[in-house]
Amino acid sequence: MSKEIFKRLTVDLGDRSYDILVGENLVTNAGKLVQPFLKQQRTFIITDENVAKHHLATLEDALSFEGITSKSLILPYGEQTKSFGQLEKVIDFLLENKIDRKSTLIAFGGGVIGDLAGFAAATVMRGIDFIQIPTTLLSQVDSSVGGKTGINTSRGKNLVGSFHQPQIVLADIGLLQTLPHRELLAGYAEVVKYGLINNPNFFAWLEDNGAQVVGGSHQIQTQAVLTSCKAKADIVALDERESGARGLLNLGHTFGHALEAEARYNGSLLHGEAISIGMVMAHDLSAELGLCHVKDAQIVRAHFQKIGLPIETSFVSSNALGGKKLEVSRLMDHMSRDKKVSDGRLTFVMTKGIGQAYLDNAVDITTVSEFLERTVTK
Ligand SMILES: NC(=O)c1ccc[n+]([C@@H]2O[C@H](COP(=O)([O-])OP(=O)(O)OC[C@H]3O[C@@H](n4cnc5c(N)ncnc54)[C@H](O)[C@@H]3O)[C@@H](O)[C@H]2O)c1
Ligand SMILES: O=C(O)C(=O)C[C@@H](O)[C@H](O)[C@H](O)COP(=O)(O)O
Ligand SMILES: [Zn+2]
Repeated sequence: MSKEIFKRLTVDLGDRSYDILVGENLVTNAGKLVQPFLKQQRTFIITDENVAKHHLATLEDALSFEGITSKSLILPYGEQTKSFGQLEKVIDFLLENKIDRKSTLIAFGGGVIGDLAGFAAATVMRGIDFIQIPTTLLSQVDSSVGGKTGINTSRGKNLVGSFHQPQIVLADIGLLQTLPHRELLAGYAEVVKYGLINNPNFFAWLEDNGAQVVGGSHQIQTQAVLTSCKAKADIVALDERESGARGLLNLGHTFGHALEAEARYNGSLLHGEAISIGMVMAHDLSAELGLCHVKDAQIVRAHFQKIGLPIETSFVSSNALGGKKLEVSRLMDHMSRDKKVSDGRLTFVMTKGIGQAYLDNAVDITTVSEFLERTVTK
């Protein structure tokens, strides 16, 4: 294997356990790395047009070098690809090419491709194996790990999907070189999330090193991806199907997903941008309710702002709504369909301070609505 440098983490899920490899040149060596997981020498690659342009030939050559055949489907890029229409396209492609239950699907792209292709793998022929080769910072630190797959519907984010764990995750840091800066920043929001959930030391490290994560240092990016994947793997191992602790990974997402739905998934508001704003809101609300110090909420706000991420809902109004104000009733309506709603009650991820997030089902909905009235009309 040429210049193989990677670190290995395991997601410990009994007979569904798998490894995450983090390092350089993993795509160049993908044939050798995935070979042990294939039940036949036939793979199907799902990717998008940007990833295909930069990296698809390298992956296809690497597979072919080991005698593994591959057929590739190149989809449009962007959040709107996580849809029923594109899911049908993926399934048609697989069936037309005579996929069978021993075939393996390779999700080669960011979170959009990972979620969509993972869901196709979960459902076609009642489930086939799949491998994640995440190509964005966001997908390397979050979406490729943990087995949440799915698509958006006209009613909101990720409302159709399933849990389907990959066989292996190859997080090739070198791929991030071609990623646009805005996308790196969006991925960085999910990195910070792990510090804010339960790791204040990691947050402190990011205060010092965050600029290098989004600045392109491979060494610092590798460290950030490893720490993030370890944090996610630990939570997923505790609670694979989100009956409790895994809900913490939703920090900022109840607000963030509602903002994304309002922005209509058209590229004007990226997922990471939405949850940057959402995490600031979660800290502000926690501070308003006296659950955490105002100072902590200010530190979080300042961190995201310094790195260049949006922190105000006015970003959504001006970027996605042509200056029109967000409507609180519409945001509340989206939030009422959050997957953390049970018996009509919404569980929020709140915080007692940096690295002290917790699940709170006692937050009064009127309080949230009043908080939004003040926040989104600013
Ligand atoms: N399943 C989960 O646990 C989970 C976790 C977090 C986020 N998500 C989902 O992930 C999605 C967001 O993922 P994302 O931020 O990776 O977005 P994405 O998949 O849309 O990728 C971002 C953009 O970068 C381009 N791109 C990808 N890799 C590239 C590369 N190496 N070089 C150049 N361009 C590249 C893509 O074409 C796209 O335009 C959202 O739908 C979100 O809901 C899922
Ligand atoms: O893996 C998880 O669990 C997460 O919540 C990770 C989130 O970053 C991610 O955006 C996820 O897709 C949200 O899932 P949802 O169930 O809230 O739609
Ligand atoms: Zn997320």
